[in-house]
Amino acid sequence: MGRRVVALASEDTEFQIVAAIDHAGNPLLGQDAGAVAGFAPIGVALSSDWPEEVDVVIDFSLPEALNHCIETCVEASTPLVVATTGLSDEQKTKLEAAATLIPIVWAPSMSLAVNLTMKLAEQVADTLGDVQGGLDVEIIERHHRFKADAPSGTALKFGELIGKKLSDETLHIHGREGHTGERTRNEIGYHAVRVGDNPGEHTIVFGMLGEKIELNVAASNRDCYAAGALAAAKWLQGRPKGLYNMFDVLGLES
Ligand SMILES: NC(=O)C1=CN([C@@H]2O[C@H](COP(=O)(O)OP(=O)(O)OC[C@H]3O[C@@H](n4cnc5c(N)ncnc54)[C@H](OP(=O)(O)O)[C@@H]3O)[C@@H](O)[C@H]2O)C=CC1
Ligand SMILES: O=C(O)C1=N[C@H](C(=O)O)C[C@H](O)C1
Repeated sequence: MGRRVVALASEDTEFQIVAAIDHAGNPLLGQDAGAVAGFAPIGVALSSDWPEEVDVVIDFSLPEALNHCIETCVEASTPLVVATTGLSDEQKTKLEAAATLIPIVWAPSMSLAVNLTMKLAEQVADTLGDVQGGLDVEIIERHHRFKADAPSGTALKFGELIGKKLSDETLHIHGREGHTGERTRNEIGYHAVRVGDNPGEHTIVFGMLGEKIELNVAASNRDCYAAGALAAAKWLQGRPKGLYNMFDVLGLES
């Protein structure tokens, strides 16, 4: 994702890339970030050193890299966009605490289409929650074979939003195997598929007795996430401290 963020930001005159950060052990350190991203050099070397002063930081990394990023941004009062998924509860708390000091956009998907589909899913759940015969919700996500976390942060967010509309006692069930018995009415099932270079696809199945609805949202490439993160970075400029999400950035009611 870092490569795509560098690629799109370098084509946007509103951005000046001042740093491209990776960990100290990365073999590409010292190489030009534009060249690493696959095009012309931009005069910024990939580095593990954080710059002194920046207007915004965009984080697509690993949960274990995020703590240092949060601490550095708080120390320098730098607005932060967090796209990394697979965070622990402790890290979510850390992020919330940091947002009392700096403005942060945090979202498991920066994609416009995904965030709009989340709103549609909420609407479906709201409308069908009490449907005659009951509503079964299953979330199937597909991603590339390199993905480190499962299910995706986006799938979990879909489940959280839908669960809130359905009941206070929604159970979140990850996969099924063996003699599972009949499906309970208050569960949401998650299924994580890992195949090839899939840039991300989510299908939300709302099953009833007699009919079903499926919401499907799929990326053709990863630029929807990079573009969303850059939009969030622009939106953060001049914002007061606080924890924001992509619904806020996109003007979709939270
Ligand atoms: N919110 C959204 O819209 C999206 C979120 N994501 C999430 O973003 C994250 C990154 O995804 P992706 O780019 O595919 O993953 P990659 O594994 O390709 O990239 C992660 C990068 O972080 C680097 N890294 C590791 N440790 C550190 C560190 N301590 N400091 C700085 N950088 C470090 C890795 O280096 P090295 O390879 O050398 O370990 C690697 O270059 C994932 O959590 C993914 O789920 C992805 C797409 C969209
Ligand atoms: O790792 C990815 O690729 C993606 N991760 C995010 C997630 O976990 O939801 C967003 C997107 O689906 C791509």
